[in-house]
Amino acid sequence: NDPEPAHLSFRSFINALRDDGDLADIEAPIDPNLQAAAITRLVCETDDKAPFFHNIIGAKDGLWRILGAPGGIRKTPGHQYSRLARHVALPPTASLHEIMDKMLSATHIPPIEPEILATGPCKENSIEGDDIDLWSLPLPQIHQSDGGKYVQTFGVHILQNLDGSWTNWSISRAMVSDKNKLVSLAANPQHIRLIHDQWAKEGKKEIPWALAFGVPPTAAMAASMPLPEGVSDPGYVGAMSGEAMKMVKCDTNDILVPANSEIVFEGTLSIEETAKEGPFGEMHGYTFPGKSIIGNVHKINKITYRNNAILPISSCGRMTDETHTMLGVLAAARIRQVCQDAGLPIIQASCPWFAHATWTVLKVDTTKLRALKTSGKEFAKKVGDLVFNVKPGFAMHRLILVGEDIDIYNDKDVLWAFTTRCRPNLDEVFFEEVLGFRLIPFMGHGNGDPIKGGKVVSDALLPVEYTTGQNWETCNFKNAYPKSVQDQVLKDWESFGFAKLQE
Ligand SMILES: Cc1cc2c3c(c1C)C(C)(C)C[C@@H](O)N3c1c(nc(O)[nH]c1=O)N2C[C@H](O)[C@H](O)[C@H](O)COP(=O)(O)O
Ligand SMILES: [K+]
Repeated sequence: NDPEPAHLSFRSFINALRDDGDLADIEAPIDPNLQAAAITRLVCETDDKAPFFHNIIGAKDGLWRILGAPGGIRKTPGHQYSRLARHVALPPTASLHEIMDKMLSATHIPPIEPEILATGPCKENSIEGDDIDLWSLPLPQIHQSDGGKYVQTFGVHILQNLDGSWTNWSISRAMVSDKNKLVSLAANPQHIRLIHDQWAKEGKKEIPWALAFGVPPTAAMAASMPLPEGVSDPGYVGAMSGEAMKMVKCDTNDILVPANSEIVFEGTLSIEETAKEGPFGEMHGYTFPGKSIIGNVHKINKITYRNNAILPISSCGRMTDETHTMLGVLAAARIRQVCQDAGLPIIQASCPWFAHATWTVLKVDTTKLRALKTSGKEFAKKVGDLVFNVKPGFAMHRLILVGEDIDIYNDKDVLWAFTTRCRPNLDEVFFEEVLGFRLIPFMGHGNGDPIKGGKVVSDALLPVEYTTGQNWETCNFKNAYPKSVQDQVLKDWESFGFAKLQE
């Protein structure tokens, strides 16, 4: 057991899940080829406990056990987001808004730089150079039609810009392409691509790189979040958790990795060497068999790992997995921040699972909105011009604007507002010149330009909300009856034979 708390140690995090009754310890022998990911996939589709596979067939010398669905949600009322909450030292009852607030909490405070230790648990074992043979490891096959073994679905890529002034952490998929090589997807505008191109412009051939699996959960959350360019993740996470991240230096390069990482791949990201990458069952719920693209090659020079190391995996696809609860939610969090930094009256942002991280819902402070003396068309255009031209908005293709009476973390509320307050076309502003997200099937496999346009701001604020404020009474139990009548109904409810009401 680690001395650090759950948000700063992957093993403590797993123990916290077990204490929450949110972990399934599986001792039965499990095949890393499809079986582990299939169990994880069904966990994601039924909001069940995180599966911890202690007995992976083919595991040897401590490589490896597998934890699935690290960022999944639960069906336990009031505890739906406890797995995410444990990532950021919040109580298991935390709301999505509180989790997003916590992830944004270091936006305008100085970083706390990491503490560099001489060694750490991630150095307990190692494999070097020619002894590295990824094919001999129990590599997970996540989906049957994936183009390869995606060993990397929840590790953190670590790279620095040329002068080392910026350390970037990010999660992006990578599959094994050779005994000591991975090939990854990191397209524009992701920071891996930006840093890669910076080094390429200087004529460099390769970039020092590390991929750390089973990092402190707060680090995994930051890696999944589109922080501003130049903001180093280690310092940001330090500021967020109020203490310096404990790091160690890689043995074969100067990259720093979390000292208690489960597994570390040390090596280089090639500037020129590419390989076929994909297909991969992705966040929108589709695999297009046989369709591969070109990815960047990472060469592994050394692997270091803890005793009985644990490989985290994300079996992504249809809702709900880490590509919705972390990728989507944290992009929405940053979109809220970007709007607020630009002085727009946006008070909350959400990324509803059913939209598979292609929608962001923005709750507007309509009192401030009315002071702007603006129109729906004008405001929607202003929001879209901002959000669709910054990195956090890259993956989002629809923004929905709603007023204060909507709980944007409640799907029924969002759909009620969208379907009844936004007149198709007239209340929508379309954006065809902005960067589009190829991975969404209507883009990459659709009718138009796969990487440009296809975005919209849907204004689900009625005109009256721009001028004098809501002028309707919501026709539901809570708003269409006097309190005295509601109280009487609730008092009699169960005695009349109706089921106990959920809070
Ligand atoms: C949490 C999480 C995030 C991502 C991914 C996954 C998970 C679990 C995979 C399961 C591996 C699926 C894959 O689609 N994936 C992924 C990805 N971004 C990419 O460019 N490429 C990817 O293959 N992100 C999103 C990025 O992590 C965020 O956009 C982050 O903001 C990037 O960091 P930065 O460039 O903003 O610094
Ligand atoms: K990041």
